[in-house]
Amino acid sequence: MTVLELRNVTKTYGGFTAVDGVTLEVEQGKILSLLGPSGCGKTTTLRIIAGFVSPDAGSVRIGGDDVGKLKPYERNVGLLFQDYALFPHMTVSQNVAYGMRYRGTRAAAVPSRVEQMLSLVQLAGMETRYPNQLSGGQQQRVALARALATDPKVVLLDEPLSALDAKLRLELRLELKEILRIVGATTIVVTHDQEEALSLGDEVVVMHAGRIVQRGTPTEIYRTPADKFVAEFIGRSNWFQAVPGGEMNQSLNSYITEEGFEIRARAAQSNRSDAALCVRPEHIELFDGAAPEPTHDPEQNILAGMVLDVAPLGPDVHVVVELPGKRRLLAIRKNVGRNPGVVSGQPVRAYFQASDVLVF
Ligand SMILES: Nc1ncnc2c1ncn2[C@@H]1O[C@H](COP(=O)(O)OP(=O)(O)OP(=O)(O)O)[C@@H](O)[C@H]1O
Repeated sequence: MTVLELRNVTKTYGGFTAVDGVTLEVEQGKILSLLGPSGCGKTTTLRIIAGFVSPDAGSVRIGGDDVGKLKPYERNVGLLFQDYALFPHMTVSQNVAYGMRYRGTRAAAVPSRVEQMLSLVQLAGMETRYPNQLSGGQQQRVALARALATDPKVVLLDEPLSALDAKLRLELRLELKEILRIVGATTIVVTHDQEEALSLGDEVVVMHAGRIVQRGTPTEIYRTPADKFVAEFIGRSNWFQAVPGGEMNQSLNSYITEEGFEIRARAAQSNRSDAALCVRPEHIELFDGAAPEPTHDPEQNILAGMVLDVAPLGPDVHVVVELPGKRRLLAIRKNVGRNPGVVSGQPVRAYFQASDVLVF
């Protein structure tokens, strides 16, 4: 069942279009991440749903009803916004109870609901504290409890974890996901943090210049990006500018890069005279460049170079390979075993499959 529906929503400021014909549906109980670079219109979209910004055109429906004429507090949405802080003069309990006053919750039902919410966010026992007596993470949990207390049809989260340090952010991310699942909240979360968007969302919507450029599961967005923008924006990649060098057999195509390398891609031949080839660093395998070269598999690309840098970054090792023409290639391998054959200054061969080359 569709709970939230945006149809052709547009918002301009002066001559600038911040949100450009956004159409979006969110199903009951699903978490949708809105992801995109700064200024792409994420927050404006969220504010339009919440009722803080009125669109120039288009409609917003919540639970099937057009909410265009309703005030924010009449919309049955739960908000956790960056700048929507706790009330400093109210206790934890009062903060959580705040929204219920406007939503017609019976006064007698409020204390038990507050208790239920605080136990959900693991803050039972902190009812009488004031926000300045809480850590940043605890404050965000209270804000989440406040957002969920009215049992809203839609929950809107804008950069909910951005104020926290990296470790806490990760912990709270898992907790947030679990809590949203427990209450079955239909949620839109706005973040500019890719990892957060990909880990929280059942689906991810990528925005660029006010428009939706792709919607898909986190895996679809990463593995089959709709265009060059999405491929560049999500994850790391190595890019080659190339011209088609001919079809080898059905859907195995050869390209010649501007540096003169031949790269084969198992993808539809680009009609354009120039193509952008993308290879994710985790798809590149590295082998000792001094060892004899094995028989060449037509599905495999091999580029020979020198290891320029080896950086062990916790679970991963980032290896920069310098190819002829000073062209650099990033390969990421797991930080396990002894990583034979990868030593700075030594010759190396980089392998990647034709099926792992994306063509735009
Ligand atoms: N009240 C306003 N007046 C004029 N321009 C605005 C206003 N609000 C937003 N904009 C502009 O609209 C564009 C989209 O802003 P928005 O806040 O939605 O982006 P965002 O994707 O959330 O970015 P960020 O990740 O930086 O928060 C930006 O270029 C912004 O400057």
